[in-house]
Amino acid sequence: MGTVLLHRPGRELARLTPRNNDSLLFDGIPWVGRAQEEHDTFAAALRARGVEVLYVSQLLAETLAVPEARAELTAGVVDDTRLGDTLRRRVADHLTYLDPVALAAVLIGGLAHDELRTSADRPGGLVYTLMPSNEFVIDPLPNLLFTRDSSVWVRDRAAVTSLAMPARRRETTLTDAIYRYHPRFVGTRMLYDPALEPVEGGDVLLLAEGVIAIGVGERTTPAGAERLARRVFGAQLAHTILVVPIAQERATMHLDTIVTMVDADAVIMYPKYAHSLQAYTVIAGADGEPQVDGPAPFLRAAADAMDIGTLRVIDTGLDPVTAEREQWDDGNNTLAIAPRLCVAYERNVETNAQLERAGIEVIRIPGSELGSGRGGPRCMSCPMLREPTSAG
Ligand SMILES: NC(=[NH2+])NCCC[C@H](N)C(=O)O
Repeated sequence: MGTVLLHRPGRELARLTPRNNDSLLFDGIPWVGRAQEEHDTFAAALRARGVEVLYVSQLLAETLAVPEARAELTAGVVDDTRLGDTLRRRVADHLTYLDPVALAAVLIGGLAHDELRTSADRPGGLVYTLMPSNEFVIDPLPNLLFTRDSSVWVRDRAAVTSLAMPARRRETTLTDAIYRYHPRFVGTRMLYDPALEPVEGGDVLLLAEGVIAIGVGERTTPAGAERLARRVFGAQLAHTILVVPIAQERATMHLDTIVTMVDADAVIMYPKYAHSLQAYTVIAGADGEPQVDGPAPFLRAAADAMDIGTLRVIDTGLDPVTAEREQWDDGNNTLAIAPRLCVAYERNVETNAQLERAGIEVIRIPGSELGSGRGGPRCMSCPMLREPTSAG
């Protein structure tokens, strides 16, 4: 793995309260300082293995130095019907005075009611006056931590996804701007965009060269999977796409919460679903139309598409109760950085032991605070395949 995009959590996590954590998709109130330490350990583990780590905040600040990007992203947040004209003008004016680093911090961390100064000659109007002081003029993005979901790279193409949950939608305006305006990524060919049907990166697994699995459930819709299949086939990036229906539940919000690759022919997988999961095999028909076949058992369909005899399955946990606990705590959400080498949360003791028994090396990281957002090492990373733009 060459380069990975991470987001070190910051002020946006400090916005979480028992009142808003559900709608902001967190199951608890993380201790921010400890979450940052855990995240730093994660980044250090990747660097120690030769992975280049890029941070969203830094790329975003550099992107905001480009005037068009700044104008577009600022317009994106003020163009919110909740604000009304007076408050919109006031917010736009407030943002004008921020340098790129401070503006990036607001776009990610949000702007609370009390952080906006108003006065007789800088009025907030009716909307600001009636807004409870614990509300946000600009919503924070605590789930930006899970960089996997807002973009996916397939070879040298970046797919900026279309996020299903209102609390996350604005994440993609940031990733999209980074890819289109940051000097390192200018010229990147784009595969998907946020105006299209819902697709989230946690549902997209690259099983092998030319073979992609797409989970459809709480987040990615069948229409999203079909659209991505069209785009992928159109760009000749894969020959087979496996569309995998998953339960529409919080515990299985993305396909990567129940199965991830740990070797060229092995997955770690939640046993409760391992043998019941089905897949529809989609290939490009002669007329370019996606052609659908199946369903067939996922493991069979995957092995066939990958052209291997069997896809080996390593089970989560030991017994059903441990497996259920460790699946919930992202035991399956490992990040493979090389064949038979993955990063996993240390707390999933039994699942990690299973991986090691199967010959997979496990780099353990702490994640008790990070995990309160329901995401593990895979969700917290977006591998970027593109080399720095060279002339031409
Ligand atoms: N690829 C993943 N499994 N991402 C996990 C995302 C967790 C996030 N709190 C959400 O609910 O959207």
